[in-house]
This record gives sequence, structure tokens and C-alpha cells, in this order.
Amino acid sequence: MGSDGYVPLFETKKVKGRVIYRLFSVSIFVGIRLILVYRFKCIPREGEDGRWVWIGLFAAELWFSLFWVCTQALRWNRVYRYEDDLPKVDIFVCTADPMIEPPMMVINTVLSVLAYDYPTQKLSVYLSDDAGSEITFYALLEASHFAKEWIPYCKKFRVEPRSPEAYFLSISDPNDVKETKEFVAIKKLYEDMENQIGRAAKLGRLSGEQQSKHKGFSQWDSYSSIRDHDTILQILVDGRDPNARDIEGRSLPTLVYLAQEKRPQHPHNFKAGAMNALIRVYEKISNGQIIHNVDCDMYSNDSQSVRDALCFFMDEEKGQEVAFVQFSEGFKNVTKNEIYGSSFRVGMEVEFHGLDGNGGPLYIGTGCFHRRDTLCGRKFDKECTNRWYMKNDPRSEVSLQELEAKSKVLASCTYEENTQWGKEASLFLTFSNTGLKYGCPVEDVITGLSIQCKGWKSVYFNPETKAFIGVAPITLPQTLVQHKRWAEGNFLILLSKYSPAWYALGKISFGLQLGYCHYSFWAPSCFATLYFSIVPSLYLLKGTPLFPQSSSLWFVPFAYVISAKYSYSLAEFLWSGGTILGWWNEQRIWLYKRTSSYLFGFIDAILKSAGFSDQAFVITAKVADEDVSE
Ligand SMILES: O=c1ccn([C@@H]2O[C@H](COP(=O)(O)OP(=O)(O)O[C@H]3O[C@H](CO)[C@@H](O)[C@H](O)[C@H]3O)[C@@H](O)[C@H]2O)c(=O)[nH]1
Ligand SMILES: [Mn+2]
Repeated sequence: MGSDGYVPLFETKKVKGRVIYRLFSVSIFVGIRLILVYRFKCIPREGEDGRWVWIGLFAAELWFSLFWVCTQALRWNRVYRYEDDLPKVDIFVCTADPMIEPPMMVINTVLSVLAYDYPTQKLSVYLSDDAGSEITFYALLEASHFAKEWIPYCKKFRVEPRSPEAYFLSISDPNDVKETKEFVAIKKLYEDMENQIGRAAKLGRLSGEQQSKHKGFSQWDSYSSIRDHDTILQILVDGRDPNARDIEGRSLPTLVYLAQEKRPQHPHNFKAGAMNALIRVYEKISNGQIIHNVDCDMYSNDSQSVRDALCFFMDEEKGQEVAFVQFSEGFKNVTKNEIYGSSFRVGMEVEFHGLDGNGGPLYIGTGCFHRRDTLCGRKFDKECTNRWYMKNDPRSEVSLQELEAKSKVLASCTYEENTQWGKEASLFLTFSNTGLKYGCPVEDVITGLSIQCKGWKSVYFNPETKAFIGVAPITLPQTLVQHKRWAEGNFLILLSKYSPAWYALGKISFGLQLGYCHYSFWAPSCFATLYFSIVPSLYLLKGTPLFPQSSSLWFVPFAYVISAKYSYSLAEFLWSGGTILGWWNEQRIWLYKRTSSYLFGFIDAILKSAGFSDQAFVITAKVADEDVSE
């Protein structure tokens, strides 16, 4: 790192002691020359004994000298490259309810990102737990022990994916892996952990013995309920600690548990509030230049994703304008024909690429990498370079206890009052100035839009093998509830200060504006849909014609538009990897969504804007009964 704090992607260092080596090399060279001179001068005369042997030796020595000169080319100018000046990457995982989001699922996600193929001293993982659940904390503690075996195992055997659950599921027969012995051992360890956590989750509380495993449990002494508790912050693994090592003696990524303070009289702002608390806390602890956000239900399916994302940020030509890199998402629990059409297939394979062509995709909350400054409200200007300025380690010279105490206040629910994190009133919604925006059920989309309006670009990356795999809602009510939240949120953005229709005018490309409007228009499109599905059929009964007769020439455009539009949509769906039945289901669900989710989303958005209703966030269920799955 230079004195200006500039951190290159890699560093080139000339080998130490070069001058000494070269002097040494020259001395040998002189020595060799003298040997050759001796040979040449003292050749036995013709007829003398051993003349030919001598000449042969001379030739051999000449050859060796030449060879030696060549070997010097390999040593004269050695440079060593180091990538340990890669930027620090901090990963935020969010969870909110141990019943809906089981601790085992949460720690599988955490373990998958802990085991990224990236220098561990540059990696920190933060788990935000909006439930402040002791069991989730216990699970994370167990995971931190398991990680000591899991990370070296993954790296040694190049395991993919690195979510233990997904990995063990992918291997049906232990004899399929080369290292059967190690496999069986690590699987046993995982299952032991699973049993322990499962037992605690089932009981709903921890035994005294389990609680005695870590001093952090004492923080629950003052805990009264999910909505009423103190900040809980625990640095489970401190990357600086020389004793925090995996079983092979290598350092471990920093691992932090945080539950922001909650009081009934203070809104906690859901995921946006949790992310903002994390942003403040992480600045004190690791303060990396890249923030990577995943939901607890979405594990990393590719250990190279951090490096992939960095390629975009660090590109010499375009990298400096990239604020975030959004990866595509895959879903492990949708059936082949997607009964509830919840895989967002066409969105991922077509629409987001369209957005990318217009200045960049939306931020969709998970599988995303952010340049930290942009999340904190920095504007793009010509000064922004893709140089990575690394502030000094914020932790230096502070003890773990002090660090925890100092960071803890930053997650209190009154911290934001009268700070730049405070609220900024707008026509309909309130937003935080810094960090993620509050007051909108799609905090991710509105935050992404506000970043793009500050002049930044985003990048969409959709690798062949999905880099992030999560769970989609798998019952009809869950699907409708999720889409109600999204329709409402996107419609609220249209009404908000950051409206893609007017605020964004001139700030982002016209195409991107239209793209955002498309999602904002989901909710209001319920009316046209309802009208179309009810009125024509009623009039059909009355006998009043609303469409041209098939004999009329006017019939042609109707027939053309309808058939062409549907054929294209089917083709697009198949091309995106779907099935015919899947497309049919999507059409069916489309009608359900438009006539229910979008309508309720619209009504709620209006009520909220008028101040009649409070914000809520209905978390999507992640576990299903066996019969539902079937
Ligand atoms: O009070 C809350 C509520 C939710 N979450 C977390 O938010 C994430 C998303 O919740 P989920 O119920 O899974 O919603 P989805 O509809 O699947 O999520 C998508 O849509 C949300 C916005 O509606 C975004 O926040 C998500 O990142 C995005 O994946 C989960 O990790 C939750 O733990 C919190 O941290 N605090
Ligand atoms: Mn989810």
C-alpha cells in the first residue's frame, strides 16, 4: 500500500537482495571466465599426453558456461506478485425470525460465504438477526467451531457448493468422492452440529450447559421479546486474534453477530434498518471497501463469486463507475413446471439483461456486491477512480471488549436521531439520508435507484451456473403475499421522492427510467386487468359486441397482436430454460397476482402514502410441510 492509501488489485515486488545476488553472480561470471582462460592457455601441445581429453573438457566447460548464463536470466530480475492487497470484502447476512428462517438454514448460508475462495484476513461476515434469537446465536457459535474444519476441507478438496447442506445433498454415495475418509468425518461433524442445533430449536431454549459455552449468552439476560431488547453484539471470531486459526493453522475470517436494539415505540425499519445498523458497526470493525449482501435463505453456490465481482469493480476502463454488481438468483425449491411461477425466470434471463443495457440492473437485495461509499450516499464524479483506498484497520490497538462496546452503541434504536442517518421527509415517504432507504417494502430497489440517480452504473452478472441459490415461496398464498409486498413497494417508489418518472429524469437513461416504471406499474395494472377480465364477459351475456367480428378486417390486428405476443412470450420462456407447462402456469399465476396481490398492493400503498397504515414486512416462509412440498 502506498502512502496515499492506494491499493492495487495486485502488487509486484522485486525480490529482496537483488544487488547482492547480482554482485555474487558477477563474481561467479569472473570465476568462470578465469577457468576458461586457464583451459585455453594451458592446453597440452600437440603430441602431448591428454590433449584431446583437455579439449573435450574445454568444450564441456564452455557449454556449462553458456548454460549458466541462461540460468542467470531466470534469476537476475525476479519479481514476486502478491494479491494480498485485494480490497477487504465484508459480507452482510440478514435473518429475522428463527421459526420462519431456521437457524440451520442461516448458518449454511453463513458457512457458504465464510468459505469463499478469498484471503481470509480480507473477509468478514456479519450476521444481522432481527429476532435477536438466542438459538440463532447458538447456531452461529457452533458454526464458528465447525468452520475451523469446514473451510480447510473446502479449500483442500475444492468443494462446490460450499453450503454444507447443499454439498452433502449433492453427494449421494460417499464412495463417489475420492477422499471418502475425510468426507465421512466432516459429514459426521456436520450432523452432530445439526443434531445439537435441532434439539435446541425444537425445545425453543438452551440448556445451562449450552449457555455456559460462551460469555455472549449473558447479553440475553435483559431480553424481553423480539420487539423489545437491547443491542446484542458479539464478535465470535476476531480475525486479528493470532489464536483464531483453523485446524491447519490458517487465519479465519472475522465473524460477528448483531441484533440491533428494538423498542416497541421505535420503528426498526426491517431489513433496511438492520443493514444500516450493520453499516455503522462494520465501519468500526473491518470497514472493507466492498459490502456483499445476501439474505439468509440464499447460499453461495460458487466460491469464486467474490473474485468475479471484483473483476467488474476493478476494470481499468469502466470499473470506476460501477456502484454495485448484482448477480442472478436461482431457486432450489421450485418444481419443474413452477406451479406458482415464482422463479422469476424471464426476469433473470431476459429483463435484467435489458436493464443492464440501459445503465444497470436493480439492486434486488441478495447476491449483490456494493462499493461501500455508494451505499453511504456518495455521488459519482470524475474524481472517482477505481483505486481502492484502504483506511487503516479501524481495529488497530483496540481490545476486543472495547471494540464491542464501541460498536454496540451504533446499533441502538435512538442512534439515528439527529444524525445524518436521520430521516429526510418527502412528499409521501421518509428516507434515511445515508445507507439504505427506509419506508419502502422494497428497500433494495429504491436504494439501487437512488444510487443510480447519483450518477453510478450497476452491472448484472448471470453466470451459467447460478452463483446464489435460495428458496422461493412455494404455496399460492405465500406467492401472492410476496408479490403484494413487491407491487406495493415498487408503486410506492413511483409516488416517492425518488420516483423513476420524475426524480430520475435526466439522471438515468430514458430506457432505465421506463424499466423502473415497468415494475412500478405492476400495482396499478390491476385495474385494467380486472376490467378486462370482468366487463367483456358481462357484455358478452348482454350481447353488446366489444370486439370486431372475425369476418371484419379489424379482426386482423387483434388476432395478430394476441397470437404474436403469446407466441413470443412462450418462446422467451422456453429460451430462458422453462417448460411449456411452466409457461402455462406462469400465465395462470399472472392473472391471480394481477387481480389480488397487485390490487391489495395498490390499496396499501395509497393508504400508506396518506398516512393511514403502518409499514409492515411479511417475511416469506422458508420451510414447508412435507405434503406442501409434494
Ligand atoms: O424485519 C426484517 C424482515 C426481513 N429481513 C430479512 O430480509 C430478507 C428478505 O426477506 P424474505 O421474506 O425472504 O423476502 P423476499 O421476498 O424473499 O426478499 C426479496 O425482497 C425483499 C424486499 O421486498 C428484499 O429485502 C430481499 O433482499 C429480496 O430477496 C430475509 O433475509 C429476512 O431475514 C430482516 O432482516 N428484517
Ligand atoms: Mn427470500
